[in-house]
Amino acid sequence: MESDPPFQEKYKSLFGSVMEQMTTTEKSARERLLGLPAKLGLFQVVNHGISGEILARMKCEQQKLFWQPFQKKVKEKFLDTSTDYYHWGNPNATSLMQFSWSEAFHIPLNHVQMWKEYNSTLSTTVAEFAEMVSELAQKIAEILAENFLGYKSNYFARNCQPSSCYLRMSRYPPCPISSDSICGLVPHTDSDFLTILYQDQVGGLQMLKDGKWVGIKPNPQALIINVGDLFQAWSNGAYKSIEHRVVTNHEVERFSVGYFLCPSSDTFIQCCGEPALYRKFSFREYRQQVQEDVKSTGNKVGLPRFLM
Ligand SMILES: O=C(O)CCC(=O)C(=O)O
Ligand SMILES: [Fe+2]
Repeated sequence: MESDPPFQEKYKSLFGSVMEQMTTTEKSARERLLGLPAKLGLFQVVNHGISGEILARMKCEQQKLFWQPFQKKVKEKFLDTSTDYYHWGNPNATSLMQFSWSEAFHIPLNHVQMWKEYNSTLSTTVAEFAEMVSELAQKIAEILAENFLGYKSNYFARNCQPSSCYLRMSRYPPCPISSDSICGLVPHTDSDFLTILYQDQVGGLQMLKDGKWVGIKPNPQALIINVGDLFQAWSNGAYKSIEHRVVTNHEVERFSVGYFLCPSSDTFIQCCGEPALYRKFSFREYRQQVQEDVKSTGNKVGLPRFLM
């Protein structure tokens, strides 16, 4: 299909490159964290208040967007002229283990007010969806925080304005290669406080539980809540940012949309509790470190870099 990125070419160029190993520092940090008593890090919610109608409209807009010619997706700005961007595969991949058979639009939500005025069904639908999901994300963050602290906290309302959050719309085209050798989305944790994800009925999302990959069964009524790295640090490891991935599908394309609850760049993330597992860091510093690692090695290291 001419809307598909050149996955096959990229796949061939990466095929045969050396398989990389996890570094020893990463390994030992992971082992240390595995011993922690953790609260649930990935779960589904129903009765969330986001109507089936808006979810269906989002999917429809997503299909229209992704089914456009590849070159148009690369070149054109669909929502505004500066910040949203399209990407596919993984531009920094040097081996197949780092390559994702998917494409995505990354949409920062700092212009939602402006989109409401635009005369396109894409911008108005995205704006409407973003507003509803922002509210839900705040509520869930508050509940998780209160559950952990034992009292209410306004930390999330203060630091995570909708304008510092973003959406990611993803499409996973059918993949002719065996799912043993390629992922739809490579294993990762999310670099935010929490993610709200809506997946279609195709399936393929998996989480790592006790060392095994477990599928998250699609449920049209449910949204998936995924605790991110920042919540893990803030809760001093009580909530766990779960590693997850998407496996490929031979026949059918898959769509998902995620809302990423993020603080402003200057927000400091400090462990609540003693002894602190991680040193205090700003979200800017965290993001920069993640980007630097991904750029130089193709892999995200994430929280282990900030261990005390
Ligand atoms: O598409 C999915 O189900 C997962 C997407 C995801 O994990 C992400 O965008 O970070
Ligand atoms: Fe994710």
